[in-house]
Amino acid sequence: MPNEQLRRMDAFTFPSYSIDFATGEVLFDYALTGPAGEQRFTEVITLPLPAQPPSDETVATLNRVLEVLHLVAGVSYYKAAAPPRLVLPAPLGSATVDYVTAVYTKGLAEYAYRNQLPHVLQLRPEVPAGSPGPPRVYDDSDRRPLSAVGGGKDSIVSLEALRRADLDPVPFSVNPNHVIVSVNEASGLTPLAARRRIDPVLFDLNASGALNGHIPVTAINSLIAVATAVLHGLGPVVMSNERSASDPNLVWDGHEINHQWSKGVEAEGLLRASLAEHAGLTEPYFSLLRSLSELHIARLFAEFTRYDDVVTSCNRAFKLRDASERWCRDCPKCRFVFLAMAPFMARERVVGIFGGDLLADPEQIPGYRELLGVDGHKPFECVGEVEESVVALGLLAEQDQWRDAPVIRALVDAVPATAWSAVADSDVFTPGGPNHIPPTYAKALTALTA
Ligand SMILES: CC(=O)N[C@H]1[C@@H](OP(=O)(O)OP(=O)(O)OC[C@H]2O[C@@H](n3ccc(=O)[nH]c3=O)[C@H](O)[C@@H]2O)O[C@H](CO)[C@@H](O)[C@@H]1O[C@H](C)C(=O)N[C@@H](C)C(=O)N[C@@H](CCC(=O)O)C(=O)O
Ligand SMILES: Nc1ncnc2c1ncn2[C@@H]1O[C@H](COP(=O)(O)OP(=O)(O)OP(=O)(O)O)[C@@H](O)[C@H]1O
Repeated sequence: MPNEQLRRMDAFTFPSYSIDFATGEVLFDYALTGPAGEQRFTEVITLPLPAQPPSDETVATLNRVLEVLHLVAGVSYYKAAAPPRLVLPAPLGSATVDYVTAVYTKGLAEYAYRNQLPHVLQLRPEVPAGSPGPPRVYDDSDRRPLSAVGGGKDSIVSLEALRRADLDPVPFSVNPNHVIVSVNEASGLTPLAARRRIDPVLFDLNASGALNGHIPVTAINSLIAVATAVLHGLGPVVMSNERSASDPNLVWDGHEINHQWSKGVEAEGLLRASLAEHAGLTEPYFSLLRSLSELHIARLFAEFTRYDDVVTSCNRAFKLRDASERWCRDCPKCRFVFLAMAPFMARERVVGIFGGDLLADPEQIPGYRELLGVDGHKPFECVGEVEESVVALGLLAEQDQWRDAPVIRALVDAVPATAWSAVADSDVFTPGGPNHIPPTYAKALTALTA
């Protein structure tokens, strides 16, 4: 479909979805519609099947979760045209309407900002009148947790915290690539995996110049995880989203633009409320690391050496096409994670993990100046706050192994006195802020951080 036709689309709709319990395949149909015609898409998600066929009660709860996932996974296709109308297929309760509204507005805020589409931030779904009817209540709180694994340091820290507390986690990933497979192997735990296939039509539209940009992918992965937990009779989905994920990158047109919105505590609360209301799940989902800074998580990660050869946080290793093997060593996330791990490890260990020494390479200085708040705004990536970078730099400047590294020398001179004094009594190693961690799990975290 020509790009010009896409731009004239008037509405985004959700024609149907279906699940095949013989294969675990879930088909989600979407349509962009307008005066010039219709563009259909089908996303395919394949859930891992349990050994025994699910009971009718489980199927009923699963269907409720899939109804929410159908709506949320539509963002990938909505964004190809950004029509003014979002037309939902069935009645919904208010908590679920709130969640879906937030996913399409706050979750797409970076996309709206970069493409200069302010109407996306004001989008309000059209919801058919009526009520979805009450769900069956399903108390899953005392079952084995499903622990989402993304291949980076954060999910490794959660997995180890849960294991130490004898909570017997099941690792879970969507489309595990070689990094995630290796992390699971290093953990020695038996994982579950789901597959997600984006409609290839979207890639063709992208190639011919359709609107494109960042989407709230954690919201999609989270709901696939919850669906898998329900299908397998497991307990809460445990995420590893940190405190700073809730902080915006910038404010545009009076709206906060946060690259990591669907990792933030607001998204977590809205998703929990939606799952309680629509699917009757009492303890479906939370982030174990919510109260911790990235720097604190990096310090905790340093305790676990068994993942050194496999851990990879660089997003370029997770592209669907042309992915890097592991760390690319030249992006904001590589720069930040190197800076965050370095204070807590021998220099040769961190250089071994990354396959190179970013703090010995003067070409990294401009990127580090952004992370330190000296130039520009916080990059649109999963990186910690400026304060965390300044604290890490201060720790490195005190260590013999790093003091004379070219990047450290240049950065210590670049950071203004005001920034140093602002972090003098920093709380980056003090857990804090709102969270949804249930008491049993809070103990697991305290055991690790105490
Ligand atoms: C890996 C990555 O960063 N991808 C972003 C990148 O996509 P790119 O075109 O370079 O490569 P692919 O990932 O292979 O995607 C190809 C196209 O497919 C579409 N698409 C992909 C995944 C999806 O879930 N929905 C999609 O529509 C899209 O049109 C792609 O162009 O740039 C894209 C455009 O800005 C981003 O949308 C891609 O981001 C992925 C969705 C992704 O997985 N990103 C995570 C690494 C990520 O950003 N994580 C955040 C968490 C943010 C959150 O709130 O959840 C983080 O780590 O901070
Ligand atoms: N493919 C995936 N399948 C399931 N969960 C994922 C996947 N990718 C990321 N996640 C989860 O989404 C959340 C955010 O991902 P993120 O990439 O920030 O974490 P990470 O890989 O654990 O650590 P790091 O921040 O070091 O990359 C984490 O809870 C992570 O476990």
